[in-house]
Amino acid sequence: MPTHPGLNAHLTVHHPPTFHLDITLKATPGEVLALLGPNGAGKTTALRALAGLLPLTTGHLHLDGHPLENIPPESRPVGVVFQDYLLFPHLTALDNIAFGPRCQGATKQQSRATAKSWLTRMNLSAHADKKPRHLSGGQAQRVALARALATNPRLLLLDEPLAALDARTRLETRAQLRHHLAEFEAVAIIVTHDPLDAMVLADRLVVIEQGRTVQEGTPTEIARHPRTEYIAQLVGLNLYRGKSTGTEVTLSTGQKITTAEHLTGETFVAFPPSAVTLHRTRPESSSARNLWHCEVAGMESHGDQIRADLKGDLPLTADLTTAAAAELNLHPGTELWASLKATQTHAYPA
Ligand SMILES: Nc1ncnc2c1ncn2[C@@H]1O[C@H](COP(=O)(O)OP(=O)(O)OP(=O)(O)O)[C@@H](O)[C@H]1O
Repeated sequence: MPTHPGLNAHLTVHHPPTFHLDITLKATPGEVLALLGPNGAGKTTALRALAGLLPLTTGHLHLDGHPLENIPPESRPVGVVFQDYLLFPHLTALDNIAFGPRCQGATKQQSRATAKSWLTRMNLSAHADKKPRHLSGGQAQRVALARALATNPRLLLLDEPLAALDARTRLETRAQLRHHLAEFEAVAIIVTHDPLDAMVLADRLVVIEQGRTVQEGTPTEIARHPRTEYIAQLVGLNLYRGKSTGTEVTLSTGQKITTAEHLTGETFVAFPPSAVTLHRTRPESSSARNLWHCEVAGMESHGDQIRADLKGDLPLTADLTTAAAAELNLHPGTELWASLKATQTHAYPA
């Protein structure tokens, strides 16, 4: 057992002219971390730095107590599953998986035996002799995962592991990947911009925006207490920041939101779009403590729900059924009143 098991990294990478990545990543063996962030946040840069494909500008990268900075990528105990899998096209599934152990010095026979056992674990035995072009997307993904795992990595990196799959295969492959990650004993890091992949697959999320970590925590913590607009949108919440006195939060625009929690000082207030009730005329007898005048800026349908983007006193999104939207005769430009009960808000210190 190493004295400092797991990952301990401070990664800084400068991409001229203006991009700086500066993040700290720590994870214990068995932990699955998701690096989540919008396009251009620096996720791929972080992954490439961890794999050794990109040098650190400064910082450190320790795995199980050993510095990796000066170790070339092929000699690092790191397995990578690339977004497009990068399987060797001329090799069979079995030989793709056997390649890693063979490079590590195992005999041809040993490497093939290791590959066979991975094919069995991945439920791919029937496809051992197929070349990558004859595999389905989900099968290719599992071969790529097996190829990375067959080298016994101490750090497994997955770059958008489900992005290349269609919706149906994705669901099934996500469940299988979750199962394999649960069995994996070392550190796994998934890079994704899909919040669902991150929430389902990871124990802990590290959210990156513009090269910096903006929030870190379990999926539940992040979903309950988003701290940036990007994260709030990911988890489908309206989010505001302001100053609390008691149960009233005053935003920088002067708007006020009444909450149920009593707080003092800088505060976030979040509420789900489904908590908002829309009215065509100002409700006279509503028990809701919050009432805002607004106008429909845009509409989008989500299954049998309509999500309305509202501008006005307070920019917000509201969900309503298609029937309710028809009854209110909603269309861009419609003027409305939006009400919200204080008990439907969630306030927490900023
Ligand atoms: N080789 C490079 N040279 C210069 N700039 C780069 C290089 N690679 C990436 N960048 C810049 O660094 C920033 C971060 O890019 P990166 O690909 O790491 O983001 P990302 O979070 O993975 O985004 P995406 O989700 O779009 O893949 C971007 O502004 C990008 O333009």
